[in-house]
Amino acid sequence: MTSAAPSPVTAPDAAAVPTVGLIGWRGMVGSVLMQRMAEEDDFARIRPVFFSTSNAGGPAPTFEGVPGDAGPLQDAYDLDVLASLPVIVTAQGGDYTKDVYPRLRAAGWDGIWIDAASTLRMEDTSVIALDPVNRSVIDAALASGVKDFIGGNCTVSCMLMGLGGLFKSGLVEWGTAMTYQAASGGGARHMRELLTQYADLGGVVRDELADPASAILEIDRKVLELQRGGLDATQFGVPLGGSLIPWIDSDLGNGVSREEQKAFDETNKVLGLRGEDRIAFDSLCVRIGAMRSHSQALTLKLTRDVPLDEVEQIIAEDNEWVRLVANTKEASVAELTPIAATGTLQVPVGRLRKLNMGPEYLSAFTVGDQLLWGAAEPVRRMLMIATGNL
Ligand SMILES: NC(=O)C1=CN([C@@H]2O[C@H](COP(=O)(O)OP(=O)(O)OC[C@H]3O[C@@H](n4cnc5c(N)ncnc54)[C@H](OP(=O)(O)O)[C@@H]3O)[C@@H](O)[C@H]2O)C=CC1
Ligand SMILES: N[C@@H](CC(=O)OP(=O)(O)O)C(=O)O
Repeated sequence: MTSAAPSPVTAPDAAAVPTVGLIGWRGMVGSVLMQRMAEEDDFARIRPVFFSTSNAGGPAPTFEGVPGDAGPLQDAYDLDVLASLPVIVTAQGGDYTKDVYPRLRAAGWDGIWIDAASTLRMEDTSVIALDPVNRSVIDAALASGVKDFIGGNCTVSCMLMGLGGLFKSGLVEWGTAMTYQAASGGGARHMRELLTQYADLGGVVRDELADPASAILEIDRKVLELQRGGLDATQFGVPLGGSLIPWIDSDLGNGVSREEQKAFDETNKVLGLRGEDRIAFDSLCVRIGAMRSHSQALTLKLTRDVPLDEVEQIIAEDNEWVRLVANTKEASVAELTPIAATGTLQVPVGRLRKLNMGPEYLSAFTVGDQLLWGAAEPVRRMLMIATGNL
């Protein structure tokens, strides 16, 4: 404990609402989480205790609805303070989870741990929380004493928010997702790097662009020269601006990226499917130059020939955030893009049509804000469920 002020954990009215430790609140995912909690008035339903790995003793943040007596910042490595809390929410990152979580459990802490990081996702003792899709799995887990609830991989969560209806209806025999993932999946510095690359690329041909008579091949040559030699690509490792990166996360050594492995593992875990019951689902994950919404093109083999209007109805009725987009050029280019989806909780699903391969083969395209449904929102909602508020 680093502060001299009374601990908010032990404040007199702490029993009135559940006390919740918030770690990672100023990071990119954490900031979106705080924003959503303020918007939903969640701070009136819990008593927040803010932690820091770098500024313990500093002032607590003042988000809308946070009580004035919330501070000072607690030390995120102080196991005694952490262990006094019934619920901990962290968006601090996998390294923090790997360090603190096992020591906290080893010390006997049996509170609820809600985490945005992937570290504990595939543990037998955890549930991947995406309640519009798997509320029954979450409720059964809570009833049986499960204590670890982990937000899913952003691509998987956004895909299931869009197409979960078909999966839950048992209509998907197998599926593939070709993804178009935004820079934000790497973190804030990756977003900055992408924009810097775009700025540098524009800058190197500024004069030529200003002259409508300049030769496009000369513009192209100068851009390529910069892409191949002069762009800062410290974060992504290779240039992304004006290009793409056909590999996300680590190399598992068998031709599969870790991001692609998550598509199979996590999709089935969210749906509560195990062993033989698991759906064959695979993907090819690609980073593109979008800012914070992930898109994906899916091919689904249905278990039977379901008429397209029925398919649309099943998708549309699955949850209140999914939004069907008509399979027309006009609607698709306006409503089915990262620009349209970013900053909203809506998950547009479009390009729905039967493929030439046969009436059981369906194509779909979906987009989701990977910081909202892809990261912060499932965690926020899990906190509300765990504290009896949802
Ligand atoms: N980025 C993504 O798209 C997704 C990320 N996740 C997971 O969420 C976790 C957190 O990711 P992300 O939010 O991107 O991580 P960030 O790097 O943005 O934030 C993590 C921590 O870094 C510290 N920090 C240091 N400098 C700064 C700064 N200048 N501004 C803000 N924070 C700073 C903060 O800790 P402190 O205040 O203690 O110093 C903060 O909580 C990761 O485990 C990631 O896997 C999950 C889904 C998607
Ligand atoms: N891997 C994702 C972002 C992410 O953080 O995923 P996960 O939470 O599964 O580690 C991306 O790069 O787009």
